[in-house]
Amino acid sequence: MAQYSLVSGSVGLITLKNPPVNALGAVVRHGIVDSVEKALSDPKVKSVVICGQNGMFCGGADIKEFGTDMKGPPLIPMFHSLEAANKPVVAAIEGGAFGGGLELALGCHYRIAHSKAKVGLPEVTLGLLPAAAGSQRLPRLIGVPAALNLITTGRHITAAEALQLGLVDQVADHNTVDTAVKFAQSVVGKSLDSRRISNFQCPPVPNVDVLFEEVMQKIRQTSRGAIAPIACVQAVRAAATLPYKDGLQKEKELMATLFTSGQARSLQYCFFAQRVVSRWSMPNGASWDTSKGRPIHKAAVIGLGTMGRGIAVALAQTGFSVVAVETQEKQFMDAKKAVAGMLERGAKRSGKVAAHDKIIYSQNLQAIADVDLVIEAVFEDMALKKRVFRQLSDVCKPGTFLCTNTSTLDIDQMAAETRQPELVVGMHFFAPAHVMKLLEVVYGPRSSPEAVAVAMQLGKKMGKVSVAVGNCRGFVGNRMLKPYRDQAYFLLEEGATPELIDQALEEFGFAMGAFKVYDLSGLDVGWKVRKEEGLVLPGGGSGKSARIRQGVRYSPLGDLMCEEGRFGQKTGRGWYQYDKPGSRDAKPDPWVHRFLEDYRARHGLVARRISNQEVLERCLYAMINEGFRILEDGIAAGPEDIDIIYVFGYGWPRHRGGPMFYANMVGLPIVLERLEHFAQANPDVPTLQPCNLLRKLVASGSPPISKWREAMKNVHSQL
Ligand SMILES: CCCCCCCCCCCCCC(=O)CC(=O)SCCNC(=O)CCNC(=O)[C@H](O)C(C)(C)COP(=O)(O)OP(=O)(O)OC[C@H]1O[C@@H](n2cnc3c(N)ncnc32)[C@H](O)[C@@H]1OP(=O)(O)O
Ligand SMILES: NC(=O)C1=CN([C@@H]2O[C@H](COP(=O)(O)OP(=O)(O)OC[C@H]3O[C@@H](n4cnc5c(N)ncnc54)[C@H](O)[C@@H]3O)[C@@H](O)[C@H]2O)C=CC1
Repeated sequence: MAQYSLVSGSVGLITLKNPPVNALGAVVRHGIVDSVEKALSDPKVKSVVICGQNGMFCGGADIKEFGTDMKGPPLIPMFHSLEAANKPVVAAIEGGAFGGGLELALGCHYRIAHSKAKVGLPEVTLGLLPAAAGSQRLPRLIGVPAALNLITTGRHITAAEALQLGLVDQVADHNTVDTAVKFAQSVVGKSLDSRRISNFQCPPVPNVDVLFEEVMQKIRQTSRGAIAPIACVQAVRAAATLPYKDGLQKEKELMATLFTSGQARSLQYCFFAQRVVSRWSMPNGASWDTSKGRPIHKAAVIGLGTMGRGIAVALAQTGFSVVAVETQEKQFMDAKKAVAGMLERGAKRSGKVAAHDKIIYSQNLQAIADVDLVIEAVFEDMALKKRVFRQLSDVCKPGTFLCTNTSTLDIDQMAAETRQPELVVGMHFFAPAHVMKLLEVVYGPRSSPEAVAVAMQLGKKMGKVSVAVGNCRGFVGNRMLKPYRDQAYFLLEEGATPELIDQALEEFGFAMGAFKVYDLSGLDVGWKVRKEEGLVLPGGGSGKSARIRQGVRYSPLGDLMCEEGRFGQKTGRGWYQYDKPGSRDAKPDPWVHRFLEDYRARHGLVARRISNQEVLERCLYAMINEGFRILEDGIAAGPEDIDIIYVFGYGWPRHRGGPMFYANMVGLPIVLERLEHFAQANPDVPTLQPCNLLRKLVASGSPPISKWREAMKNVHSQL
């Protein structure tokens, strides 16, 4: 609702009330229309102030209404009537004004923001554009380049930046509403003509065509197939080149396309999924609202290789005291230098002081005796990890949380080496750990809810999107990656090239195709793991068994590449060629094409034409099938957990919502039918056999993804 009151004898105060963010749902919109009418028709009222309750101006349109019939007053005429009012209207912005909330403020004659408030037009992140005239008013107020930046990125800016841009008129350090009321009184009687933004001419831009062409090109390169950023540019172009009324019409047309697009649905799903996963639960019923964490002041990182360095930086930048331990002399010296550089670069970007003094380096485990939490990041070797966990348990004070950054290994085996196994959890960061947003928090059968709560809260403090998952080989993300990668290799055997597969995946929207990722992370990493698993045979093996391991189809292609010393970017040669070792510019390599032809000839394989569609279906449906298995096994609590892991950790295009949401969009019966087809053609690939949960969901009428958790409960009880 919106509450109306008369304050200071002459100011009509309209307070938006719709907790938690005062979103502009139908009831609020009705309330605003009624309140404005009251204020404008009351002769005692000389000016109007609009604010939000509980220190929050307005979080924008109510996103939950988007899938409904959206009854209630529309926003655009409401904002026009505010702007047209013959009494000054002032927005008092506390907390934040986002999307429709900022568009409401742009309809007012003046804007006053609290110094800690933030404002922005984040519609693009929801697959939309600011279609309550925001795309037309903002460029008229702050100029085209600044508006383009805000609208195409959706970034939230501080009150100080908003003031500098001319987006707000004044910044208040305290009591914004009182300040706004006094301000509203002070401007009574002043002409409002110059305050109605829709009447403004857009500040002229030299070479407007060139500017828009450049911006559009950049957006096309970076948006990975997302349509909203492009529509945002088109809308701002309309503001820059057309009269307001025509621009508004263009805004409406563009919005109509976006609003009904699958991309908007996917992005809005991601918005809510991110919030759903923060309300974690464990199969034993423990959950975020019943489990308390404990404050962490000092943490240790063990092993300062690729991951340990990033984790130490991320902890220090968050303000924790860190003891960083590395046993090998050279690594110790290299790590100190590398961490210092990372801190310096981070400080330069953020404008903060580099947190060098937060980190103490040591080569001795005794230095961590008084820490509250440890994150182990030594080599991926169970025997070593067990030894380290025994030592940690001996050295650390009782009650210290012991976490491992393992990417695949069994948390429970490490916990078994300690005196307090309930305090052991996985904290699986992604490389580079100080940059990547995802954190998988892995609970073993003995991990306590308190330990999970601590890891989840720590992740949140570090700015990570944390997802709690169960303990199995590869957890959620890496477990699902295996069938995807297997299919990519099988497709090479059947006639594809790395370029063809990568192009299909990149056109779909992945940041990088499977083979570019291999080259980036190093082909030798997987080779080492496969050797340990006994899968690697010299020369890839021969005869019939060469492409079978442990009874299932296996491609030795990756092993053969490693035998050639082709480890990817680091050696300048991998699935692509690079100008020099370490270079990132991947070029197709005729050697690889010949290598594949020889391999096929050796194994009697006849290359066939492979379509992009087949690449996507084989790679993605195999991955999705594993996702259903993960749900069936209770490793992830719901599809949202899997989707958020893929969007934030594996470069899955956000505008496609994550693998499970994508399956829901494609249609579960189609996914099932294609998997059945591929499974029949590849009986030696068990990961293509549709899993029970998928079959049961289809048999029960393919409920929408929002109903899967409920449906899963029934399926679980029958399995
Ligand atoms: C034929 C078709 C014709 C088509 C024509 C259609 C025309 C339609 C015209 C519509 C024009 C509308 C234009 C417009 O106004 C567009 C918008 O405004 S879109 C919304 C833009 N706003 C945002 O993107 C802000 C989203 N929110 C946030 O970023 C954060 O929540 C915020 C920074 C505000 C606060 O962060 P924090 O304190 O961390 O809280 P949480 O994020 O955890 O949120 C708390 C709680 O609130 C829920 N929530 C937040 N914002 C909204 C919202 N805008 N609507 C609904 N609900 C919201 C959030 O989900 C949390 O609740 P949970 O229960 O935990 O999920
Ligand atoms: N590299 C990656 O992309 C990712 C790796 N991980 C996991 O993180 C862990 C570490 O991986 P990386 O950083 O890549 O390995 P790395 O090989 O770069 O670094 C490991 C470091 O641990 C040190 N070390 C070994 N034993 C030690 C001990 N007893 N005490 C102190 N230091 C010791 C080594 O000297 C080395 O510097 C592994 O479990 C890995 O699976 C997780 C996510 C991503």
